[in-house]
Amino acid sequence: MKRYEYDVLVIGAGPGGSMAARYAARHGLKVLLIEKRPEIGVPVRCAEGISRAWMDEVEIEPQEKWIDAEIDGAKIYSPDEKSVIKLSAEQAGNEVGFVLNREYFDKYLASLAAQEGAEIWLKSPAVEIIKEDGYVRGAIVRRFGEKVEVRAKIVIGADGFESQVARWAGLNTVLRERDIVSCIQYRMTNIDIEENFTHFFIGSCAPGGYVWIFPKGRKEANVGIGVALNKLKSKGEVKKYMDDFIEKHEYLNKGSIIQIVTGAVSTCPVPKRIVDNGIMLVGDAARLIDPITGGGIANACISGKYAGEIAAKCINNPSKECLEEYQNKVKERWEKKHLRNWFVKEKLAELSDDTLNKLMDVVSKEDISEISVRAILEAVQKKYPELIEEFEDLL
Ligand SMILES: Cc1cc2nc3c(=O)[nH]c(=O)nc-3n(C[C@H](O)[C@H](O)[C@H](O)COP(=O)(O)OP(=O)(O)OC[C@H]3O[C@@H](n4cnc5c(N)ncnc54)[C@H](O)[C@@H]3O)c2cc1C
Repeated sequence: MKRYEYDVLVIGAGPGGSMAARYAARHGLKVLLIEKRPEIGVPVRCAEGISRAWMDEVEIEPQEKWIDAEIDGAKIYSPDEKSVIKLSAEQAGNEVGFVLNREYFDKYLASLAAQEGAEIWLKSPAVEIIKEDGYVRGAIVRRFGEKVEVRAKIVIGADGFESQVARWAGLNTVLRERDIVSCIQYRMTNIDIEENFTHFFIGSCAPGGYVWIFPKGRKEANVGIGVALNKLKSKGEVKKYMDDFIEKHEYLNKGSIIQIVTGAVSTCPVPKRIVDNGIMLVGDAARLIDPITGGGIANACISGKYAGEIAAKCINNPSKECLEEYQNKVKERWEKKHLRNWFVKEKLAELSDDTLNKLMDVVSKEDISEISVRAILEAVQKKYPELIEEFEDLL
């Protein structure tokens, strides 16, 4: 078997992997980024919505080529669609910004890694990891059908939601059914939607999740749905929810579907351990998706940066003790927020349409300058204290 040697092997060239490779290579490390698919960014399995707020932190300059639409705010619709909460970008905590073209965005991020000197192999899945003396020391990679051995001082698992690297390395990132949201999305064309807003629909139209419409410009949009797995009788039922929603909305049902995407997101707190001797997990592999929004691109990029930088610090001592600096940074940043959002998500999933309609009616009439869980709960408490008893810990 051919043998290759690197300082860092990054498995998966999504946003998390490309950023990890970029920052590790910037610090002078010899980095290999491998991707199982023949083309980076394809097929797209994402609604492509991101905010602007985090981009400076990871040194990404917005580029026309990968921005399909600029978004001014978000609209959240009650189950009966009588109440709409309209949020400006600021009120949404800068959670809105762009609808991407991820085909180009992911390639752009990989090009940033290449510019720093990272090598990239396509059509090269990792098929197992090499473990010796309690340390991960590389992976067996099938490169164009031929198995090769890639030795590395540090492996970064950036292989997404279905991460096998975590399992191979013995890191427990297993999800409960209720913390998995199963998704289906149609790229639709010839539809009439307000193009500078993203649109979210909650309630029984998408139990434990929501319906989204993210405009792509030119009368096109990503129209998708996520439903909590424990609320589905069969996996196929998520399509029925999507089709029912489209059927009920005239501005959608006249349109045509030009692409179908399926996938899943995690909606869980940050796992206990995402590092071990010689290994770190980033992005979706580390379950860093926000449990309420289902957004994970920003967190993948930021965690990738952290991992690349800490790989450089620990390259001569890749022990779990050294790599724990990465885990601590991740926890400092997201542990509290994801725990709170997970808790709110759990509660919201159990509310009836009737209750949600009442909540939304109150919130849509309040003048809330910044939408936060606390601001919403305080507004509701004034009119329906009994509805928020369970949330009082968060006030
Ligand atoms: C339907 C849907 C809609 C979404 N919408 C949004 C949204 O609007 N906004 C948002 O912020 N987030 C969204 N997300 C989440 C977002 O897509 C992810 O959080 C983000 O892609 C995470 O990046 P990543 O680099 O961790 O993983 P990924 O982007 O999944 O990249 C992992 C890469 O690893 C590769 N890989 C896997 N196994 C191997 C292997 N063994 N060897 C080599 N390569 C391998 C894969 O091919 C892939 O390229 C959505 C997710 C879904 C499913």
